[in-house]
Amino acid sequence: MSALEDLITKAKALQAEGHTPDQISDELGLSTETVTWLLTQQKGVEPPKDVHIDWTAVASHGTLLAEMAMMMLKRFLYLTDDGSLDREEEGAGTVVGIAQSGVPLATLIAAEEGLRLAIYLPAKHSRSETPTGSIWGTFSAITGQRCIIVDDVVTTGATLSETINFLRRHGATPVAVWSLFDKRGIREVEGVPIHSLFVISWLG
Ligand SMILES: O=P(O)(O)OC[C@H]1O[C@H](OP(=O)(O)OP(=O)(O)O)[C@H](O)[C@@H]1O
Repeated sequence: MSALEDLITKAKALQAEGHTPDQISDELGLSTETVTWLLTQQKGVEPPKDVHIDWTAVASHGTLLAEMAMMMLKRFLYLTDDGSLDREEEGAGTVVGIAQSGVPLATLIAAEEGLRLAIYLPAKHSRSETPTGSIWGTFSAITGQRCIIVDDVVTTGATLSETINFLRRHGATPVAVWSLFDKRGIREVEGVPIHSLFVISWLG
């Protein structure tokens, strides 16, 4: 089965389970437009320009995942080495993982550096009638903390914007974002620099 056929099968299986196109879009890390195309594949309709990143081969093994997290950390440390790091980004005391996929990466980085670990649950994962973002109470609070935000993928940047605004409203200072993959090719969001390991760019 090709990667595309695999995606179509996954999208249709999620739809059969009762998921909406928006939910399938979140689940597969694709735009809603792409999900609609996967589900219908209307004749004559070109597939939307989108990219699906499947890093399951790394994420599904503890050792490989830890090595990926250490690559994120080292990318930051090497920035320090060559002097291109904004000094304000140094001295962060808390790593904030964005649920869900950012959490294991944030945990591994916090453990390696001996930092506090906070977890942000985005509004889209909230089950309340009026969905709102929140910091998971079991882990570190963020008020007064200088924070590094960790996530796996930047698609539109909406989740990062939401996280940064939430942290600021609650008295924290987000100083940097570390992500594995940046599908937007942006250098900053809400004035906070993004350091990604891999940046996906469209040619033409
Ligand atoms: O830049 P954006 O358009 O906001 O999209 C990026 C977000 O979407 C994914 O999370 P998702 O909600 O799919 O949950 P997951 O972490 O469980 O995969 C990803 O992990 C980011 O958090």
